[in-house]
Amino acid sequence: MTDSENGRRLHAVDDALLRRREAISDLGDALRLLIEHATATEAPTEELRRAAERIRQAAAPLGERARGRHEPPSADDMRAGVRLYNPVTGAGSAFAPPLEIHQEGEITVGACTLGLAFEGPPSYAHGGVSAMLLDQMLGYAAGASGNPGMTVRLDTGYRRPVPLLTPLRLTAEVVDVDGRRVTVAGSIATAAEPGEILVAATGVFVGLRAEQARRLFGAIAGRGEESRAG
Ligand SMILES: CCCCCCCC(=O)SCCNC(=O)CCNC(=O)[C@H](O)C(C)(C)COP(=O)(O)OP(=O)(O)OC[C@H]1O[C@@H](n2cnc3c(N)ncnc32)[C@H](O)[C@@H]1OP(=O)(O)O
Repeated sequence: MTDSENGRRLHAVDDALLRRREAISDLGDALRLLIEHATATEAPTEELRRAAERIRQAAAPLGERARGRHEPPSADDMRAGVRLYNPVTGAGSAFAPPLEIHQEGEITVGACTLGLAFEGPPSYAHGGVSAMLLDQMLGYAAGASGNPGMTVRLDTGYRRPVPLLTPLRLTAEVVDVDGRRVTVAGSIATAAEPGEILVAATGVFVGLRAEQARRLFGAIAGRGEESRAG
């Protein structure tokens, strides 16, 4: 194959991957809309039954070619951190708010708005949802500092309830690196009042030894290589 043929082939693969990622995000948007409407709806009972039937019909073809637990999504790129179905940040996840995260110098900054599907106390977020957002934020900050690891501890202090349907601002910052152990602190506030901390968390993340990474993720890493090569 000539260089230009090879270049065209790689380009076509990239285009196909980009189109697939766009389609996954589009499906994610539709599913999140569905969940939000299904949570908020006061439509007549018969409409709920009709909707359930139509949703089962729409789901069936998606289940015909499904991956297993150890098979990464073909559109993901683990090494580049592209995880389309991450339950917190994934554009393709029906469940994710999704939380948008970026780095501002040493500080990790996140933004999202939680819909009614995330309700715990009436009109406020479920405490487990706040912990989930913070776990992701703190883990991202650990990785961004060059010290990726798994959560071994997450201490969460709930100072004020987190309002639903309100833009939120989250922050996280590494406070200590001690060998394989990284300590990260973070918080949730509203975007309108970023100084008023609603939930504060401190997490400890532990970097995996090579042998641990192989034991926990070896099967998945192998399959990722195969699917990229193929
Ligand atoms: C961008 C991506 C963001 C992702 C964010 C989301 C991250 C996650 O949610 S990860 C999923 C949840 N976490 C898990 O499932 C992890 C489960 N835990 C484990 O598998 C193991 O604990 C593992 C493999 C991480 C570490 O095991 P192991 O190497 O045996 O740990 P161990 O030797 O006991 O401890 C290592 C160090 O951490 C410390 N440590 C361990 N547990 C804790 C704890 N609960 N609190 C404080 N320190 C701890 C130890 O004291 C030790 O420190 P030192 O080296 O100074 O003595």
